[in-house]
Amino acid sequence: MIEAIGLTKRYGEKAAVNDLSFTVRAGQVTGFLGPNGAGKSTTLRMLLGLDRPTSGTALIDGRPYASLTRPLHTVGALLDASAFHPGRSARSHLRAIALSNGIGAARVDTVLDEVGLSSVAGRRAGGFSLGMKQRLGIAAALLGDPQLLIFDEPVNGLDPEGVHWIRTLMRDLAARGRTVFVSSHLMSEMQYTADHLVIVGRGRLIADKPLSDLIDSAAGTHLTIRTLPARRGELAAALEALDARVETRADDALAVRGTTPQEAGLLAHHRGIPLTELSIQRSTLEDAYMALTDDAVEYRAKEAV
Ligand SMILES: Nc1ncnc2c1ncn2[C@@H]1O[C@H](COP(=O)(O)OP(=O)(O)OP(=O)(O)O)[C@@H](O)[C@H]1O
Repeated sequence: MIEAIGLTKRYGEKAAVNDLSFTVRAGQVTGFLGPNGAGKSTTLRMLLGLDRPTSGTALIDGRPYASLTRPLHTVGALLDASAFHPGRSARSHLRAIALSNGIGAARVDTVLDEVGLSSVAGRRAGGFSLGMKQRLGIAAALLGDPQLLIFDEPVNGLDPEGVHWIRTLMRDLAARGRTVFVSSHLMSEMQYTADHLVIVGRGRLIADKPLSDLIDSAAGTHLTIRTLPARRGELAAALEALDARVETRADDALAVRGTTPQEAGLLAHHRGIPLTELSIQRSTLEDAYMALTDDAVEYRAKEAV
């Protein structure tokens, strides 16, 4: 389990992270989302003991990172994919980390294989493509076979094959009961990977909920209901009597908010009103995210007038 409790980080007057509290649970992928500058990297750095909170607490398995006895066996992290000596080979880079953490050389070959770098393990890592560097960073995170994994923007700059690979890896890790916490500024990316989302804006918590709840609660989600023209007014009035909000669209369908398909379907059935369509129009995740983070975007290109 990963926990932030009232986590705050100030740089002078500016609060990069402001009283942030959330919990990341095992067996699922939790996306950590927010616009650029929202405080995601700063939060991850505090969780990993690389930055000291101004106030509040960051816990890994109930303890501050600094007090973990075998950190690499507890939590693996990918923060900066180019954090290695460019002259070293992938294998010697991983062996150095393994050695200083009491991990055997055989494990290095296992993780190289797991991330698909076995065939280039002897090559200078400085000459690696961005995708290969990301894989090497992930191999380092997996070395200690940790229960918790933290990835900061792991798909940035990757080609579609690399993106697909990382998504699959994260889903597999979660399916094996691991805790996976992954940051991104792209909602569209998280919709394929995350089960749960922690969303931040300007250093503050905006939402902490399952992905499906987030879509369902988005303002754009509504029912489209069609009936015979002669019964439309009666159906609209009956739905309104249930406190649903009903609009008649230009194509004569009813756009209905504030009720469920079950409720609307049963109501029509009890009144003997035939329905020719009853469907849910879900807002996209992108819509939900944009609506939530609208006020929280710090640096935005001026809209064209
Ligand atoms: N060392 C620092 N000194 C001063 N300000 C900083 C420092 N590190 C981060 N900040 C500021 O804190 C805020 C949060 O930055 P952070 O990098 O955590 O955001 P982020 O959500 O990870 O953004 P991105 O998606 O762009 O990586 C930003 O406004 C940033 O300029």
